[in-house]
Amino acid sequence: MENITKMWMGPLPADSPYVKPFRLYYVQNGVEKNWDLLKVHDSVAVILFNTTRRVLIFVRQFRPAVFHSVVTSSGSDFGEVDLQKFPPKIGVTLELCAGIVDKNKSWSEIAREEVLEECGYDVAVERIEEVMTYRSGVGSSGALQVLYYCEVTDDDRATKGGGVDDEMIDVVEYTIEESRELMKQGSKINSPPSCLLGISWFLMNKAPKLVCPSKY
Ligand SMILES: O=c1ccn([C@@H]2O[C@H](COP(=O)(O)OP(=O)(O)O[C@H]3O[C@H](CO)[C@@H](O)[C@H](O)[C@H]3O)[C@@H](O)[C@H]2O)c(=O)[nH]1
Repeated sequence: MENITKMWMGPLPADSPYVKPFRLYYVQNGVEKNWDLLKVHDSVAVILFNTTRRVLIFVRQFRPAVFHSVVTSSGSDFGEVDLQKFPPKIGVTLELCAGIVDKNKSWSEIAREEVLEECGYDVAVERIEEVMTYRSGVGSSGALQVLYYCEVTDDDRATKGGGVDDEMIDVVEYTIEESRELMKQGSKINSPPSCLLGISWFLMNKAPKLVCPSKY
């Protein structure tokens, strides 16, 4: 899926549409301080549960930042990265369906579009319920993320998903038990906290009613 054949680094162009680095200065308790920041887009993420087959829907994709982190954490010089020694699959993540808020549309509409583009399910925006809003980062960006929950059926499947343009995204399904396994103590997984939060929220708030509906 990742099919990476070459990789190199370059300076960040000042007009990057995704990341704007800067230094913020402030005075706290009479002391001047500063903090190096990244302005990045806010985002949405969607916990998707297919009720026909009782599986959670995730996406897998190659994440350059994760690949870079794995290589440099091993002490290797990224400038000379050897793709034989570091196969690109080490940069593949498991995530919730998600997307950046870079359009002048409601956040739930952006979530609806991501569900269709990435996962192939065509659902009305009213079926996407808001779960919570939090900061996706607090050290370098402080960006907001809104988490949603949506139940889909096989009948809602309009396409195979996989993303738009040249995005390469795999749609994968986990049963409730397989999802619970991901959360076990000691788990080491290439997933952002939003994905793990989404699974926890689902297991806590939705799974009990699905596993034993008569109790509720
Ligand atoms: O430097 C960049 C950054 C992004 N893109 C493209 O921009 C789009 C952005 O993708 P989108 O699906 O909108 O967002 P994600 O990159 O999937 O990231 C979201 O999903 C993650 C969770 O899985 C969250 O951690 C992030 O905060 C959230 O923005 C994609 O086409 C990327 O290929 C680039 O081409 N170059």
